[in-house]
Amino acid sequence: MKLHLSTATDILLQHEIGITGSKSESNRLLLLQALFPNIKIKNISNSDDAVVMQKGLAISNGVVDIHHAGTAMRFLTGYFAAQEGKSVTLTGSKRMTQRPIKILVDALRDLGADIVYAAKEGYPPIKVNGKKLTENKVSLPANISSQYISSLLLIAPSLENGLELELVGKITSVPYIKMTLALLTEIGVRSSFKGNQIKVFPKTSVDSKTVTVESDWSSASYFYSLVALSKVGTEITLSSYKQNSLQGDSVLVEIYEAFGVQTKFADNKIFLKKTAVSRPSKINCQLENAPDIAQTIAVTCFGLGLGCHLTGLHTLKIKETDRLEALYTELSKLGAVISVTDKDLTLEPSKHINPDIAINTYNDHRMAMAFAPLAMKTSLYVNDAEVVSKSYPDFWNDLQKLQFHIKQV
Ligand SMILES: O=C(O)C1=C[C@@H](OP(=O)(O)O)[C@@H](O)[C@H](O)C1
Ligand SMILES: C=C(OP(=O)(O)O)C(=O)O
Repeated sequence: MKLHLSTATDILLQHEIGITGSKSESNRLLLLQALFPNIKIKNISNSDDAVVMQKGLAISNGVVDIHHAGTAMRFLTGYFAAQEGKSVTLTGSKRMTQRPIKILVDALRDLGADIVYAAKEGYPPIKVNGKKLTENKVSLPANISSQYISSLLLIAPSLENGLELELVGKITSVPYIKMTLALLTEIGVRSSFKGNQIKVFPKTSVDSKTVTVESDWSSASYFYSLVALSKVGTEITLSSYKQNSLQGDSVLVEIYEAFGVQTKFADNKIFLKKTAVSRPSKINCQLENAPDIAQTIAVTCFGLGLGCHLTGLHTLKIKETDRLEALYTELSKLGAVISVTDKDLTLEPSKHINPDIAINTYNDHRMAMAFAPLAMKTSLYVNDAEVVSKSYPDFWNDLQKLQFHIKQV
């Protein structure tokens, strides 16, 4: 599906949008619910990734296709490794078979798991033959993906002696590890995280509990960008957010202040408002703890004509696509002067945006959603726009509520 996006230049957006729960929190809670069935979940994500997670958890034998969902692939690997009597093959999209999983498989094998590579060593598909995991200590590299660590932590309370992890190297995407531990705490599981050591204590059952998932901050980033690119006075309200978020991407609140976006928290909502600010000519951002908002920020800066230097992006090459290459290619088409390495991105300040460019999305939901707010500045096309369903199936409908003109072409 190819979409043409444009907006009336004088629109003053004023609307409330309801985004569903964080896909990261949802997929963690779904796994914990499978281990401890008296957990109830409210405001669960309606993303494809959460849907495939639920389908995967419902299966005992056979093949589970998790499509593009990194969290589902990594979390289900840990889950099935410790499920005695279940045997599943976990597979996914072509891209998923290129996203590494060796660090997690090695760690699980060290704990006693039986996992076999079904195609290429180190990558999905994998056959997981569930068994009782006997060991309770393991060390693993922490600089490639925090999802390997979260996968181990999520099954940790169900292991007879809990789990002790030693994290080797610089720990990446730390807020996601803290999110996992915070959700364990919320259901009554004890843990500690000191330096590079994490300890989780065993738990055989938990008290009945309803956990309400906060809405998704990564999805909120596209509205921050939209407000940043719109006229002073523009307001958008997003429901089901809180000030003390478990999601690292809530750092948007501080980052977007530099672009004139003011955030107010009240009544479980966030109120975004564009205010007049004197902007610096260049923005510097270290995004090691919030990799999923890098694309949004790069496009906001380009739309505002600002230069930026984004660092800590070493994990972007192994996500849904090589996001650094994809940003380089698509922003260049729009007229940006941009350079990327394998861990950072530099954009020069610019004054012109080439109109009616067709943005390729590379099977990456965030490519489609990050570029969409540029329609505030110029009309553009988005190819394969259905990719957004990975995390935010209602994205295009929600943009239409904000008076975006969206036409299928
Ligand atoms: O644990 C999670 O829910 C996630 C962790 C991050 O991945 P990495 O740890 O691989 O950076 C993030 O990019 C991803 O969207 C979701
Ligand atoms: C990287 C992402 O997801 P995952 O790794 O779970 O596929 C994302 O949603 O940006």
